Amino acid sequence: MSFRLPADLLDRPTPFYFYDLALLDRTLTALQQAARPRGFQVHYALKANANAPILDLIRQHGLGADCVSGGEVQRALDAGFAPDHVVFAGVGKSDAEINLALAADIWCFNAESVEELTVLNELAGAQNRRTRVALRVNPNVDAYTHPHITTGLDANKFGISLSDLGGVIEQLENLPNLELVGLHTHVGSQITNLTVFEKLSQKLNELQTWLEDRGHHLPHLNLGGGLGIDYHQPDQHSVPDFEQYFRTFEQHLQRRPNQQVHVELGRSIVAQCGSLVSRVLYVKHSQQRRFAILDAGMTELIRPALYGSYHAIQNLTSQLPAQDYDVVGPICESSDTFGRQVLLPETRRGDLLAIRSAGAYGEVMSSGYNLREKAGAEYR
Ligand SMILES: Cc1ncc(COP(=O)(O)O)c(C=O)c1O
Ligand SMILES: N[C@@H](CCCC[NH3+])C(=O)O
Repeated sequence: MSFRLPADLLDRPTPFYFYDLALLDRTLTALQQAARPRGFQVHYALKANANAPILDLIRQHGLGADCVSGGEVQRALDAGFAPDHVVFAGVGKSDAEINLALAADIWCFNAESVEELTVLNELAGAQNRRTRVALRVNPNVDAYTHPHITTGLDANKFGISLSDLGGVIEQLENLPNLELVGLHTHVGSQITNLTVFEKLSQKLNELQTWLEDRGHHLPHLNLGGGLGIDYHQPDQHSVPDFEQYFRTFEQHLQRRPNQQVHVELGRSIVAQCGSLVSRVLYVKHSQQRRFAILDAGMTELIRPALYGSYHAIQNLTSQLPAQDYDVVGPICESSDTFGRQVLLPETRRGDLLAIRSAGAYGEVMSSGYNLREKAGAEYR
């Protein structure tokens, strides 16, 4: 692995997140080079990482913002995203969050139930507005990813089931403050099997034909399902294969003339540019194991504890022969483990370790459990 920390950060207090903005810039360039000529518009999912310098660069590359809370809508607006490039998704939007987004006149609400549409209609009316909605349908397409991050199966809480769609569209006729502009789907995150996007396209083709037979022509489609990244080889695959991703939709989705197609990506844009940098507090030997105990824990990066996720780990300061370690944090939980039997150069107290591919769902999911202070961030 080839990640190197700038020399002036070697003595910085740890733990902290390090973000490589040059890599983010290259990733965004590759993304837009693949998306733009094919006429796809990308909304960045702020839930992956909402730090100001990151949002700034993403906005400069011309992406819109995909938000799932009032806080994210506000953050996107504060970061300079134009309201007509902001969408608000989420299965449980509160009245206060809806009111905030209505007042900002964002582009679109991705609505997930009749119950939500009814409230949205009332709140829009109270503000004397008519607002745009896309219906999030649950396409029942398996994303072949971790069960905790699958979103588009019948068993998941998200979206309107296909069998209910006709009824929901009929009910929209009684909701005069809402304008139906599109369909939204999302099937899961960290998708590496591209046949998932092929199947999603086929489902949408059928759905569009079905809707058109009933007189509904939708100017917008929003295709969710997050492209996965290579957690095992972050340096060999630092920029995801966006060409292949968009080519799959290009080949399989039957787009209507002048129809706008959005995708909403988070992880594939920001994951590889971030590393969690931590110092080794102790190397402890038990009967069976050798533990490298870090000053970062599940409070800074919860993915391994929550999903059993793999993150590559690199010792930045030792060149000694390799040994294996269980790399753990200081939190009072046994799941506070970044990796078991990780091969590292001989590791000692004071060494710096980088936990790689942590730019997405790392810092944003951190917590203050055990009354821990929030880790800082550095950008280069
Ligand atoms: C509705 C929705 N949009 C966008 C995303 C971002 O996905 P990803 O980070 O996988 O690109 C997610 C996460 O799964 C999501 O649930
Ligand atoms: N937080 C998850 C992904 C969930 C994406 C949002 N639906 C992860 O770290 O992989």
